[in-house]
Amino acid sequence: MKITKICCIGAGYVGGPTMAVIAQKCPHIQVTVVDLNEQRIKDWNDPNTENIPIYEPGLSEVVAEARGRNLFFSTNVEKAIDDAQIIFISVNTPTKTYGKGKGMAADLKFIELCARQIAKVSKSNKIVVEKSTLPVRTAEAIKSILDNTGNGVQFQILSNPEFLAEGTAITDLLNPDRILIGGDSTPEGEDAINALVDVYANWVSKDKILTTNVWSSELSKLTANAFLAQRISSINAMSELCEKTGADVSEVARAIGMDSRIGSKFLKASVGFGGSCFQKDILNLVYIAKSYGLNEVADYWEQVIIMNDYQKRRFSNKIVQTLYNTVADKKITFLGWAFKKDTNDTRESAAIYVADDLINEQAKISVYDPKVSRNKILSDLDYLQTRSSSENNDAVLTFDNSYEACKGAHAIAILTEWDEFVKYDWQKIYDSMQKPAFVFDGRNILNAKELKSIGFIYNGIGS
Ligand SMILES: NC(=O)C1=CN([C@@H]2O[C@H](COP(=O)(O)OP(=O)(O)OC[C@H]3O[C@@H](n4cnc5c(N)ncnc54)[C@H](O)[C@@H]3O)[C@@H](O)[C@H]2O)C=CC1
Ligand SMILES: O=C(O)[C@H]1O[C@H](OP(=O)(O)OP(=O)(O)OC[C@H]2O[C@@H](n3ccc(=O)[nH]c3=O)[C@H](O)[C@@H]2O)[C@H](O)[C@@H](O)[C@@H]1O
Repeated sequence: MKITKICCIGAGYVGGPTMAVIAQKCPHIQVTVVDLNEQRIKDWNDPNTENIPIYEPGLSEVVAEARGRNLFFSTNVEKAIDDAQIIFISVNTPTKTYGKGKGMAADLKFIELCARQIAKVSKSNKIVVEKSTLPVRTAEAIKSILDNTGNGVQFQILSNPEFLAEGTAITDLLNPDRILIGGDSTPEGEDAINALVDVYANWVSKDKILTTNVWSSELSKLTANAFLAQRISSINAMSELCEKTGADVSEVARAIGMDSRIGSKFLKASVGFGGSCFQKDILNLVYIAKSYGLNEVADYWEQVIIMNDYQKRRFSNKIVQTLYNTVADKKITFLGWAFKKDTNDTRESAAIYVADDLINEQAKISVYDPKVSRNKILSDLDYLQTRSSSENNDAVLTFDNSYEACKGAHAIAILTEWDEFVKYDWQKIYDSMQKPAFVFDGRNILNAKELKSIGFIYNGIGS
């Protein structure tokens, strides 16, 4: 089957960049990204591609090249579905906040809505691709909805999870470690798999395109995220032991990372991992394991989350303890709010939880992040429902200039590893602060020796 029209439901962090790259690499395919969120679509269509709703290095250039040529952003969901041969579902699958599985299971209501809409609208055979991260065996539910509520047309369901990381989405999409496609082993299933393989083969070599059955593909995505997050919790667990014993976690990470069986990536101790997916996907994995009665499996993976929550709390406790057991009315400056550098995404960022703890201790928080707005910071805090919006508003100051943010501070906490923080004039910052001047480097990015020689009391993670 020759693919000429693709639709993607969900113009978020995955749908937007993924489809932009498909459109860039496949000029012969018309790619339409649809979303219910009118503002988001309006922003994707902003004439100035610097204003698109997602900040990702290299993304605005890709959008500038393809948009209007073969890449379109629209709110007309039904038309895009009806026109397309392949429909990617790339909507959010957050942790459930109600009912059975609350706080653990993935909320699949957006996925089900998509399936029902595809079934209602489709007048020709379609390939439906799960791009969202889903619990294993979701394809079964999607198939049941499509087959029972559709117009008699044929649907093939593929699982094609996305492995991009934010901040490096474009390079990850252009040079993926692998593309994973799960589908049925029937002749129709194989045709569908081949059609999607051919799309990716426009820029990815075939030996990197892995095909499996649907359940392996769905479960591989949850497994990959669980393994990645587990490495961070493992090194973070060692970071506390390092602090007690005089070992240095960066040296330990380097030493173990040189073992080719362990590998050097994803061993950076930190204030704790954030992002929209690690926690959600592991909780989901734990829930699935429990639902099959696999309690030991569930407990094993849950520990990754418990360790991560502990690491965030440990960081805020350390600030309070070090500042003579009180931060009441003290100015604590956060450099960084995003969950990692090179993104404006703040979902589950450690900064939110550290700020919340410190506000409970009546600290005054000043925040500078090069890509995150005051509104976003306040809405992240309000979402926790720890206190009223007006109390959050009073407790947090935000700055467009980092030097201003640091002026008069009792302590600086590094929450995101933005490159610019390393290059600052730390002497100038020191001179403008209250003394003693404390730095809590939640990312171990600053030069500890240099800061100590300036006069800072420097605290890193795991040393
Ligand atoms: N953010 C990331 O880096 C990665 C996310 N994923 C997975 O991809 C999925 C999407 O994640 P994000 O893009 O981050 O989410 P997002 O929240 O940024 O975007 C989802 C979009 O879907 C739209 N939407 C929801 N229901 C809809 C419907 N019925 N019709 C039309 N639009 C609808 C929402 O308005 C929203 O704009 C999740 O399952 C996530 O786990 C996978 C890999 C990486
Ligand atoms: O499913 C997803 O959403 C994605 O989740 C992660 O990507 P992402 O969350 O965007 O970013 P990561 O680079 O994985 O970082 C996650 C968090 O871990 C932290 N981290 C990462 C690496 C490390 O060594 N130490 C560490 O604390 C980061 O600062 C960040 O807060 C995975 O890396 C992607 O492969 C996956 O597609």
